[in-house]
Amino acid sequence: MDGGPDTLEGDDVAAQQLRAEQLVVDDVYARLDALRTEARAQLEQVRSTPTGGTHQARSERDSFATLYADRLATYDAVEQRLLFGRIDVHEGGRLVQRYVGRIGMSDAEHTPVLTDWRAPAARPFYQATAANPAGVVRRRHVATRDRVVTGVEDDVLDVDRLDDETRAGLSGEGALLAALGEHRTGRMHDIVATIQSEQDEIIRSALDGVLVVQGGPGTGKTAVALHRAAFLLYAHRERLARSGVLLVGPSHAFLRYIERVLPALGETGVVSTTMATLLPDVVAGAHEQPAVARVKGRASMAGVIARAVAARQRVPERTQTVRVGSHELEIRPDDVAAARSRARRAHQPHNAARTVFVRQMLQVLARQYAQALSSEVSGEDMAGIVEDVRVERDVRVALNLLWMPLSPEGLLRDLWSKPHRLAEAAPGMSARDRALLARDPGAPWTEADVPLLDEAAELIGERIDPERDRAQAQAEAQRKAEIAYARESMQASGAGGGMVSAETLAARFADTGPSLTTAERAAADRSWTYGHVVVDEAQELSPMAWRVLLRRCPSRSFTVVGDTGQTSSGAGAHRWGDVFDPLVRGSWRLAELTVNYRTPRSVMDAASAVLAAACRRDGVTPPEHAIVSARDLPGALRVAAGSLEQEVALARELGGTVAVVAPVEAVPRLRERLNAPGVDLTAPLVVLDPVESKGLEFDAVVAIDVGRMARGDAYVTMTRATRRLTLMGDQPAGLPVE
Ligand SMILES: Nc1ncnc2c1ncn2[C@@H]1O[C@H](COP(=O)(O)OP(=O)(O)OP(=O)(O)O)[C@@H](O)[C@H]1O
Repeated sequence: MDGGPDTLEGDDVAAQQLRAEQLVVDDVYARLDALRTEARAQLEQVRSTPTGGTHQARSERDSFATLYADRLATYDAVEQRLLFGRIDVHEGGRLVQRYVGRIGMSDAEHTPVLTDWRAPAARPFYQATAANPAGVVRRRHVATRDRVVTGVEDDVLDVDRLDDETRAGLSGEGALLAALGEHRTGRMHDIVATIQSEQDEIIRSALDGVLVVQGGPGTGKTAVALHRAAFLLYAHRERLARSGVLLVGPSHAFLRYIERVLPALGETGVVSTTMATLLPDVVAGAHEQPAVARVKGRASMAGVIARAVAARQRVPERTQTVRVGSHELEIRPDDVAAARSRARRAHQPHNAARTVFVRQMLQVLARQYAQALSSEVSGEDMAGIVEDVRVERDVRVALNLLWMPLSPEGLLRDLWSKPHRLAEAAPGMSARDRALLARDPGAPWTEADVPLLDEAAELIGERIDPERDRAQAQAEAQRKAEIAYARESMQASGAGGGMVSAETLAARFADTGPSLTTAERAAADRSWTYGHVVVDEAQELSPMAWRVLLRRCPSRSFTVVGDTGQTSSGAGAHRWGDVFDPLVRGSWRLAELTVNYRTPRSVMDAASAVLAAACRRDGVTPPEHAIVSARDLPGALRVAAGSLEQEVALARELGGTVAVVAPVEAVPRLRERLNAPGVDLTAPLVVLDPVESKGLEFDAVVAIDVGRMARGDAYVTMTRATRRLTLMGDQPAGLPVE
């Protein structure tokens, strides 16, 4: 059939299709340019308005400047692959063509020309299948580069309803396979053009409640979590833009790896962090032994912290005396117990309740002092006497020892460095576990300390600083007034349905303080509560870490993605029910992803076999669901024949990125040997330990001594490659024999 008339005809049809789509793409970009010009002109006009006038006039001007600047930023962010799909769908008795893109746009006459991928009307683009076409006759993927149509790919969903002309114009082998075959760059890309139907279900799932997404390696959990964040911000902007969305990832390298995805989807209102950096003032960079992390992560540690705080609210065994002037006053156990009960009844955090305790004790002591002075005391005199007692150093020291002002860091440092403190707070803990927790008072914090510091901060409350409290109250009142004003002016002008909220505007342009977005303010504030929280690699989080995150989102609106087969933290989860039943029984739901879009089939099958063997060895149940790979490549799994240098050179011949993954203790030596320092994912070669490689992917991976790795680490290491996995050194048990 080489070069026959049929082929020529096919080529002509394909060229015709490209030309037809190019006309549509030209129109859509022309509209984008017009909107850009309009926004730029509006921005210039606002900026050229004189800057004088009242504070409110300035605030209004700045609000609009931000609005237009944000619009411009969005238009710039969607420049590449603005339009990527089309559906031909039967609606109301006729066949409608609808184009799908990164944002929605209408022409000057308000006729829609492009449907936002998140809008309900775009849903059939992702959901329609041959078994359930939902009126869609054809789905077309339109590939573009720099505004030029480079290809069209068709899925026919309802062949019977296809007319002859359309049938002749069908083309394409599959946009998904083309996307999967691309070289990796060290940065994650959005998958907006090729979201699969099981993924789309999750992305558009309801906002409320805890949605847990379990999926094997490469099933798109990270991609789905990020697209869901963008979808939720689109569908629930009013609710979420004000409170923000928190994204928790496993490492900074991972956050850098994904950082371009949300802006490319037009979203900037997301705070991304790791558990180690969640607290604004705490640097938790030290490594923790898994056995220690396991103890620190137990839910029972909440009780330990609570007892440690309560132990700082003491009742003395015997009466003590304090000297005020020339008189001795008594601090009696009964009086202290009564003052403590009263302070505890106030249900305030420790530092705030301390004020109640001290006030009560001062009254008791002042009455004794008045009696000692044996004078008749009027109400006014009494205030003076309380003051006389309060300023006495002896009294201050004695009351401090009974109800010490605390800081979370001080409390935890004492617990770890003073065995009697830990014994007092953790009477039920074994001596072995207590010994595991012991360390020097100057030791740096670890990630496992963060939830405990947060728990302590919750019970202790703010540090005592009256000056700062006054300043904060003033700033808050000012901010509220500005938000109210920004909201009014946005409503009056009909603006603000899009990218910014009144709060964002008010905060950025407040005369006092720095210009901060909602996301920036949220990140700097420990007590901020978010509208939604997304957690990736969620299997690694301990019960104590979950308590922290639940506090960050009282509405309990979560997207949690992870794989219990990949757990490597000592405190992590092996069953989702173990995590969420105790915390949110009845209000969590499970969704599953089953297709691996990263790892070639032969490699995935080998990784699954190794995981199953390791589960048998460790006496745990292997994962129930087999993961199916979307594609395979010949020679994807290789057992090394040459030296490390030779194997790395071979891997590099594939093009794209290469990672050497090895047990943590071998990493420094290998980095030196291969001259690949640091974790720069855009470098052609990186050396990582299994935990650092979590969530990442590379064209080729050279895995060293997988046989010596823990179960989860081995599985993670074996599933990072998109093209080839080379195994060197100790081989894992369970590898299928060739
Ligand atoms: N629908 C899709 N279209 C194109 N590419 C996809 C799709 N779904 C996932 N991918 C690609 O598959 C790869 C794996 O996705 P992702 O990292 O989100 O998986 P994961 O489940 O988080 O993996 P892991 O748990 O192993 O870290 C990425 O390169 C992603 O872009």
